[in-house]
Amino acid sequence: MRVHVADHPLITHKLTVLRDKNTPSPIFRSLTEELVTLLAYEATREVRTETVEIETPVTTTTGLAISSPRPLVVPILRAGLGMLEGMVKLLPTAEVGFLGMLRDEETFEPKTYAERLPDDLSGRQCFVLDPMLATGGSLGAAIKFLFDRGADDVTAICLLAAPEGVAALEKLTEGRDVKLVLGTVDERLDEHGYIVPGLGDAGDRLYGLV
Ligand SMILES: O=P(O)(O)OC[C@H]1O[C@H](OP(=O)(O)OP(=O)(O)O)[C@H](O)[C@@H]1O
Ligand SMILES: O=c1cc[nH]c(=O)[nH]1
Ligand SMILES: [Mg+2]
Repeated sequence: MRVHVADHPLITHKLTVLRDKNTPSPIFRSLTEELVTLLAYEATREVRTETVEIETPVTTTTGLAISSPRPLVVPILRAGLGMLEGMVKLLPTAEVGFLGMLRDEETFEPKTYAERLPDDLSGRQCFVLDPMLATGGSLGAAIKFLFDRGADDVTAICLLAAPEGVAALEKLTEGRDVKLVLGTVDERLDEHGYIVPGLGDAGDRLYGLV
């Protein structure tokens, strides 16, 4: 697994506002979208392209177009949904698959309650979105889902990660081509499996309590 930690002042600034418990949902949502746009720049560095010929008003030239098969963007519901719009703005030809996962807050095991993905992902570049990588259970299960459908090129984008979650994913993805793009890596997990200092429950901060 290749890990890229952005650690850029604009990203740190926006994360600081996200972390603040007084930041209300509408601002939290727009910052999440802005952050994914910044992280997607690195995450899409190896997006597959093909050479195309075009005519400018002046002459004929060659450029690049995103090639087929189209990339697949997979937000992990709920919280990953907050990153979807920012991502597809940058990758407008992408298709979107959905995974709904809820972490059991006692065992930290993720339960998959919704799945809408193509059956065959061989040859597809996949971009998984989830703002929080805590124990790594949810993202690990999502990546395994994609591997099981034949994906071999997976990039995950998370805003915040715990070192424990990064280590768990390293183990799970050994020998596979997985790229992990992170806004930052926090200190640790607490006894409830929450990222410290973190930002609390991203799903609740985006969409309210359920
Ligand atoms: O790395 P893990 O220990 O698996 O924890 C991280 C997961 O927990 C959160 O989702 P949650 O289960 O709270 O669902 P939600 O998005 O509906 O709030 C978060 O968005 C991740 O999916
Ligand atoms: O810190 C955490 C851990 C799991 N899920 C979240 O939303 N936040
Ligand atoms: Mg949640």
